[in-house]
Amino acid sequence: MQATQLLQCLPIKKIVGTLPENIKDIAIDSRNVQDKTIFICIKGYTVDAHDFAQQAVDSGATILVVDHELELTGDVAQVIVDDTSRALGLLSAKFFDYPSKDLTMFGVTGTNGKTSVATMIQNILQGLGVRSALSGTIGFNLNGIMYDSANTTSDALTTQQMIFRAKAEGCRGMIMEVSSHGLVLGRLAGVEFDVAIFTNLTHDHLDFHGTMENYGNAKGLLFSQLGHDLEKDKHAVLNSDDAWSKTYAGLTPYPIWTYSLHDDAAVFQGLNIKYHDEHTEFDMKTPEGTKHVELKVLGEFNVYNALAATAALYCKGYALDDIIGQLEIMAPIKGRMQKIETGELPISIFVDYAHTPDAIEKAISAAVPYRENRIIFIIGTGGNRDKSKRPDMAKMASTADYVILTTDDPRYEEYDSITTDLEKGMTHDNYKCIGDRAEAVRYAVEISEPGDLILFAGKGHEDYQIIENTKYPHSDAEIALIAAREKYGK
Ligand SMILES: CC(=O)N[C@H]1[C@@H](OP(=O)(O)OP(=O)(O)OC[C@H]2O[C@@H](n3ccc(=O)[nH]c3=O)[C@H](O)[C@@H]2O)O[C@H](CO)[C@@H](O)[C@@H]1O[C@H](C)C(=O)N[C@@H](C)C(=O)N[C@H](CCC(=O)O)C(=O)O
Ligand SMILES: Nc1ncnc2c1ncn2[C@@H]1O[C@H](COP(=O)(O)OP(=O)(O)OP(=O)(O)O)[C@@H](O)[C@H]1O
Repeated sequence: MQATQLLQCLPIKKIVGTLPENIKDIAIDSRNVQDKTIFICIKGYTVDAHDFAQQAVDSGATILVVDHELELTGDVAQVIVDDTSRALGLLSAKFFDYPSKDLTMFGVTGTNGKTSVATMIQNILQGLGVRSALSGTIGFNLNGIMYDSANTTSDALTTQQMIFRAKAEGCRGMIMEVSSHGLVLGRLAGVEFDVAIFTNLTHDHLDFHGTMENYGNAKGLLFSQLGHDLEKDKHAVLNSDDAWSKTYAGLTPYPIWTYSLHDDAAVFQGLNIKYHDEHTEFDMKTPEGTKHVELKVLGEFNVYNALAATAALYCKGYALDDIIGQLEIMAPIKGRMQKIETGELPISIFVDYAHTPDAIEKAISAAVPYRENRIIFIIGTGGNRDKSKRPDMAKMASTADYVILTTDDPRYEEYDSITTDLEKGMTHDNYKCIGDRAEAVRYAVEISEPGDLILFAGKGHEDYQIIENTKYPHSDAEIALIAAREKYGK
């Protein structure tokens, strides 16, 4: 690409050195720089990439985007701007030629349910023969192949690269999980969403946002960033059982499609929910009358998620019967109220990803219809992240008969520091703190009795634990099954 053409999108303060005619690649990590690359120096939370500028030049960078002039050797032009992070968004979108314009883009935001709703939308589209990609907490799913990703919403460069790859591989749709961090940090700059979907907003991430108000306003950026061009076929899908939906409706001029369990005025409403061992059934009130739906996913929260996914596709013209037909054949989502096959064992085991107070409340109430005896609930929380939610998590966990407080990804934090914070919220004495998660899982099985239901929350689909900065293999379900077979001799 021509360097001068690419740089037209930037307010440049000064250029030091001579610009090359063309550049071939764009990078934000000095370790990924190759010949003729434009390298953007980002000041991170851990390091400042301006310190790696020389390394980038030595690897072939011919343009650096910097916020001050650097002493460097080599044939390189320095483009000086005020804010390199903002420049990254502008340059990434331009370098890949604004690929989101050519796809139907779905953005899903909210504290809980993003992965579930995004997965449902992707499954429905794929089932209807519409090739689509998904990016989020579980990775980047492109044509059935899952690529790892470090974040729920990746940095602006990776985001544009993923959309570009989806387009190049023939996708017509892409579903993105949109985190509040992603919105505030500009990781979605230049992404033209067609449908913005909101699940719910409850306590999380206050280490980053400070207050719920800031957190809620951050999520609102997805709706304000839909823009105001009414010639475009854009839509907002909002959960009318969450008060923030009113605020978000006010941020966009596009049609609002509401869904709810409790609001009779909502466009889509779930009614008469019945919980069965392997499926959930309900009546869906729609603009085309009431439809009966049977899902293979469990729990009330998944009825919300199915309503959100239905509204998101219906507003783009997909036929209701096609959407519901695909929802009904969709397999359970990994690690989201997932019932583990226990064969002859006299206990049941569920694995879930709940790691916020609200999700814990929802997960335990989702388990209630399946209990024969007690609910034993295991909950951990991450180290070095929002500590203020910990007592509220345990308060919600107290609705289970017996609770084991443990860790999730302890990172650099001591086990005791995590479990002591959690313990502050317990409202009964039927609990035990066991910092080592594998030990906590075995303890849950050890104290179980026939008919008990053990619900492991917080790790969901993850098959590892992050201790310090290393990922160690860990699976709640595997450890529990080994311990249970030993205990019950089956
Ligand atoms: C706090 C935070 O958001 N950190 C993100 C940030 O990391 P950082 O600021 O520490 O980056 P850094 O290591 O200082 O590097 C700065 C720059 O130097 C460059 N570098 C670095 C080393 C080197 O040798 N050469 C080099 O050029 C890096 O490529 C980067 O451009 O930039 C990284 C690359 O984009 C992100 O992966 C990382 O997310 C971390 C993993 C994270 O945990 N973030 C959380 C807070 C987060 O964003 N979560 C949300 C919400 C999740 C949810 O809803 O539950 C998410 O969207 O994931
Ligand atoms: N609509 C919902 N309302 C409340 N809780 C939900 C909802 N959907 C899922 N949950 C709970 O949240 C957990 C995580 O679900 P999911 O992964 O879909 O959310 P997420 O928003 O992607 O989470 P994260 O951002 O942490 O990855 C589930 O295991 C379940 O306990």
